[in-house]
Amino acid sequence: MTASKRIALSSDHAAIELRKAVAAHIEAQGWEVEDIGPQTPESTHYPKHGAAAAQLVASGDCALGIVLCGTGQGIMMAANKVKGIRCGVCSDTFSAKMIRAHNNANMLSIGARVVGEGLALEIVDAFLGTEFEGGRHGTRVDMIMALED
Ligand SMILES: O=C[C@H](O)[C@H](O)[C@H](O)COP(=O)(O)O
Repeated sequence: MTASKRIALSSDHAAIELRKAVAAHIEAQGWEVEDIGPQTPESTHYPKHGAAAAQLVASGDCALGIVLCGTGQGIMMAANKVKGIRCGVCSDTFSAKMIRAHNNANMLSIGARVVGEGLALEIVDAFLGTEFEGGRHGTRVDMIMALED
């Protein structure tokens, strides 16, 4: 399968069950999921899981990534430290659409202690179902990426 249908997925211990629900949900939609764990519920450290998923996206191996932790915040911060990543935390579907449409986000972060499974899956659908609009937003995204240099 091409990278355009492959999604990197990771979490910390706080979001394992929601991550599995997300994986099943998007696999049913035809996405190939690179679920890099963790698989067991022991306490772990979200920076390494966020960075690992982000590296799959930054390398081009996966087109997009979804990361989850308790709030979604820490793992988002870690993912955004990887060059080329634009990751936003979303707790609502409007934001999930807009980080694609206006910010060309290539990763989504969700807090498993913030939103329930039903809303989380709607957020995922909003993110995956929206395309970048380009135009003036492209200029601004280019300005974000120039900050990496
Ligand atoms: O941003 C960080 C995440 O919300 C983590 O999932 C959270 O800090 C983990 O907390 P704990 O180790 O108390 O389960």
